[in-house]
Parts: sequence; structure tokens; C-alpha cells
Amino acid sequence: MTRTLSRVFIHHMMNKAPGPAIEAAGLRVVRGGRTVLDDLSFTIPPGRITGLLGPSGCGKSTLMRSIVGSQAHVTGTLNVLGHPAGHRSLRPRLGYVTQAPSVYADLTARQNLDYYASVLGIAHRDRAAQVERALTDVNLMSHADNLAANLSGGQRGRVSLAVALLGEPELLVLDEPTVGLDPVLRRDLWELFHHIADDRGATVLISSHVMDEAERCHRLLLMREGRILADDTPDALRERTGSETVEEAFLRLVDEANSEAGSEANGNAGSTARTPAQQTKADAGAAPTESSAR
Ligand SMILES: Nc1ncnc2c1ncn2[C@@H]1O[C@H](COP(=O)(O)OP(=O)(O)OP(=O)(O)O)[C@@H](O)[C@H]1O
Repeated sequence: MTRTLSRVFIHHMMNKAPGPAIEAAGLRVVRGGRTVLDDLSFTIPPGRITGLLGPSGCGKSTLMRSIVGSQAHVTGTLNVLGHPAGHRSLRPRLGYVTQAPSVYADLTARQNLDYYASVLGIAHRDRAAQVERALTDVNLMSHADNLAANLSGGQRGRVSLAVALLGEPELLVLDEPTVGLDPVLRRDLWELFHHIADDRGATVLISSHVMDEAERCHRLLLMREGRILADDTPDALRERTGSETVEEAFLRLVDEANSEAGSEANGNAGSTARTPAQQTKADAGAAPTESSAR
């Protein structure tokens, strides 16, 4: 009996030390007839903060929408917490915050959270505690009973973030959550993100086009024009490119990619040199081939 139990326990522990939280291979998204994500292959480790960085329009939001299952015309493989992206069973396991906060203006912050907690199916007896914790997490207790209409943009954004924290999701997908916030709030939110990853063990994927935020992530996916330019830790990126900052590293990688694209266009395509994006793909290892097209 004890043996069986310990086997169950070991099996459980093994399941707790799983493969990647997110795994993409040959991921492609077409929007309005244009390929906006082009053959992406990468993995995102569990329990870490991964920053998705790149200039406006490079495809960060499209990738996040694909991961949470709200993007049409996705082809290739995209597995999230062991299931194809968009799988019904993933809904309660994910928290997603879009760039436009979606809260009801005529409800208070607390009422918004109560409402979403009921939509999420959080048991009635746990609801008040979960709502309280989410409000505390985002430092909004002092405004809990204010109508959302009377909150500032940053405060409304934090209500949205609190909604995403309800139910303790295993994966948090946050689309530019710190835009427009003052430095103190930004610092507090990054402390919260680290607490969520380091202490609660959740995976956090966070997009930003502010490069100084990159330094706060465990790993980075640098994107440009629908492709992945690099997939590494901030330290490794700086070291590899001989740069002082991630911003400088990013600019060097862009220059490198441009000059390689230029030399290919000039007829040197036979060269065996690989672009950083190709390097990343190769480093990602064997690509699963089944399709989870949505
Ligand atoms: N409905 C659409 N139809 C066609 N193209 C679209 C559509 N929505 C977005 N795009 C294009 O897809 C590309 C990726 O957009 P996306 O919103 O993912 O970029 P982003 O990196 O999140 O940008 P930002 O940082 O400005 O939010 C952009 O070039 C954009 O113009």
C-alpha cells in the first residue's frame, strides 16, 4: 500500500517536472491575407518569466492570441500545457490580459472580480478569498469599492490583471501589462510577476516593447517582422553579442539579420551561414509535426 502510494506520489512529482509550458513548431498565422507569424519554432519553460520583445507590429499580440486560442488561421503545432492551443480544458488554467482592459465600468473593482470569479466557476465558498487575494496582489484594496468608471487607466488595467489571477492559473499571458504605469507601480508589478513565477510556480509570458523590462525576465524571445530573432537568457544575449544592454543586443541582432538578408539577396544564398532565426529553430530540437490548426 505504502509502495503504491509512493509510486503515485513519484508519478505526480514527475508530472510536476514536465516538458515545456508552451511548444511551437512551424507556427504560422495569416491575417488579412498577410503572413504575420512565419514558421515560428520555440519552447517556453515552465515556472519562468519569458519576455516577448520586439517593435510595434512584429506579431507579439498575434502570438499571444494564438497561445490563448483566440486567433484564427493558425497552422503548425502549438501546444500549451500539454494540449493543443485553444483546447477547452485549458480555459481555467490560463490567465490572459489584453492590451485593452475589459472591465465593466458600472461595477466596482470588487464586483468585477466577483462577476468573473462566478463566470470562471470558482466555488462560492472560495470566491471572496480569491477576490481579496487578487485585489491585494495588484495593490488595489484601497480602490476595491470604486466604480471602474472612476478608476484611472492604470487602475483599470490592474483590475484586468486581477481578473487574470483568479483561480491561480498555471500560465499567465500578459500583453504589455505595464504600459502607461509609473515607475513605482511597474516595479511593484514586476515583483508580483516574480512572486507568481518563483513562489507559485506559474509560467508567465509577458510582452513589452520596453527593452529595460527585458532585463527582469528569466528568458527572452526577441521578435521582428513575424519571426524570432533570438531565444535566450538576457545574460547570454548580451554576452553573445558583446552588448551592455538587451536593447543593444537586439539592435546588433537586427543588423546581423539585415546584412545576412542583404548578402542572400546579392546571390550569396548558397552560403551555409544561418540567420539567428534559423539558429533558434535548429536549437529548438526536433519539431513535432502534428497540426493543431485553428
Ligand atoms: N486584422 C488584421 N488584418 C491584417 N493584418 C493585421 C490585423 N491585425 C493585425 N495585423 C497585422 O499583424 C501584424 C502583427 O500585429 P500584432 O498586433 O500582433 O503586433 P504587436 O507586435 O503586438 O504590435 P504592438 O506592440 O503595436 O501591439 C502587424 O503588422 C499588423 O499590422
